Amino acid sequence: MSNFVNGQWRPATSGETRTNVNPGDLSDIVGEFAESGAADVTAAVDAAHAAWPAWRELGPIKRAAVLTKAQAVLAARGDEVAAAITREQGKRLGEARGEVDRALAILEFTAGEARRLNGVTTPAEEARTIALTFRKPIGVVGLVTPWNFPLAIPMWKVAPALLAGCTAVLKPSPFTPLTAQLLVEVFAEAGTPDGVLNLIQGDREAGEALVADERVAGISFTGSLAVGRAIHVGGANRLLRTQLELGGKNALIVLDDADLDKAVAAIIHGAFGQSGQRCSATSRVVVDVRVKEELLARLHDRVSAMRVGIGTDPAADIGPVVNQERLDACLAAVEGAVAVGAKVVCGGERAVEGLPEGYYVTPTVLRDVPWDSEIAQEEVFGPVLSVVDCDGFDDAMRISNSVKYGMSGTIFTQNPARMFEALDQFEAGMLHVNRPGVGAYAHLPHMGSKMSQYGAPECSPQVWDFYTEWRSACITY
Ligand SMILES: NC(=O)C1=CN([C@@H]2O[C@H](COP(=O)(O)OP(=O)(O)OC[C@H]3O[C@@H](n4cnc5c(N)ncnc54)[C@H](OP(=O)(O)O)[C@@H]3O)[C@@H](O)[C@H]2O)C=CC1
Ligand SMILES: O=C(O)CCC(=O)C(=O)O
Repeated sequence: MSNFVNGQWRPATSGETRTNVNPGDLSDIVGEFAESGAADVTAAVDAAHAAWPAWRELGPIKRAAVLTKAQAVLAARGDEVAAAITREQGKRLGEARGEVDRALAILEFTAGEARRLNGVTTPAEEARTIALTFRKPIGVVGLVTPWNFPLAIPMWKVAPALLAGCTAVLKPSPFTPLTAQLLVEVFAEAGTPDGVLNLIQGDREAGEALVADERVAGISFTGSLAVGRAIHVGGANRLLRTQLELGGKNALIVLDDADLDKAVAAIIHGAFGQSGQRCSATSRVVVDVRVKEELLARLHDRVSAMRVGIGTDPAADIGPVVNQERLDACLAAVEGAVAVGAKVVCGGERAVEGLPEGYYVTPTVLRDVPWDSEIAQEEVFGPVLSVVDCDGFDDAMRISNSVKYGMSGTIFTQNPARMFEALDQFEAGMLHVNRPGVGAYAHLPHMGSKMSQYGAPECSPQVWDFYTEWRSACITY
């Protein structure tokens, strides 16, 4: 299980490997994967750099043909890829299948954009002159991706990078190397020329080497605020272009006129889907005190009945978290919350009974969480939901916007004026009304506000502002 450089699968130069295990069953060894260092990154950037001129010259419409073929290959291998996602990431098979569908939609949307990579023609100041703008690919890009969406996130970076005419080095999370390998296999099978898409498996050392290589024109990163900041600062001297999609501490507001049945269903989906490990996850419910007890009673009944299980178990409602670090972080967050006065409504423990040895956390609801406590301000990235009280709409918006992050914002109300006021006031990038606070479309910008995002949005036509740069031209004839 290797790196992919210039069209060849090869081990790390050092020969070192890292063992990848199934987080839902630690006795299941997924495989040994290359543990790359700076020399491997240099070789991958060499290949991407050499492949760039021919790929750039091909033009977007011919490049789109590779994406369309990749869509067909991925569709044919969808079950295999979904099984790999569940095995190494832990999410339930249905969720993994949904991720494959999302990746297919990204390929479909991005290939279609080939005929819409437009510039403009503008009036000129002189006679017999045309002024126009057009886009050019920025060059070799480094794509550093996390483990929570091991297929969809790399796909929404690789697909636009390649369509734009960039060549790429993908450095996936060391916790999900198999899915990244399958993604690269799909592109290879689709006829991507050698060197256009390269894969380097590894950790921080490989990521840092990518950032440091002066031939890399841009880094697109999804992950924690701390690492996003380190990448941005690490590249600042050479004015490295970065696109950073970082954390979230997302609020779902429940006003006193909300449909509580729909709100509870949305909260469960947003807080516990993918075991809460998504940047847009609902991690705070901000509930009006007038409906708080009723909402908590319903949440208690529904959440305590959820069945924790391995992702391949069709009866499981929630799978494991991805690794020991996440497990420890969830349990520590609960302990910290209780220490500042929050109460556990349900969950809050490691789940072991009837389960293989793995990283299982019971889905957790905490009530009476102070709005300014650490757990209400910092990302947990796991199935731990904080319920915070509010008194009316203005208080709900104040609390929702009190965090440094701004990924998603959601409101449940039947009052249309409140819906629009909330859309106006949320300091967050992705907004939802009377529906779960997670989920996105390939054609809508995927991004946050404040410290959740830096640089151009992902997905959508706005993504071209990362992978391309503008030229303006004046032609006198
Ligand atoms: N916004 C989001 O969608 C996501 C947010 N997260 C957040 O991040 C936390 C930690 O998860 P983790 O997967 O470790 O994510 P990180 O953001 O910490 O790391 C992501 C990747 O970047 C690498 N890396 C670390 N330092 C650098 C650097 N200076 N330059 C380049 N690459 C670097 C990491 O290597 P190494 O593993 O060796 O550190 C890893 O492969 C989660 O708990 C969650 O809060 C995680 C996933 C997604
Ligand atoms: O929640 C989603 O749909 C995408 C999540 C995401 O981009 C992330 O967690 O990094």
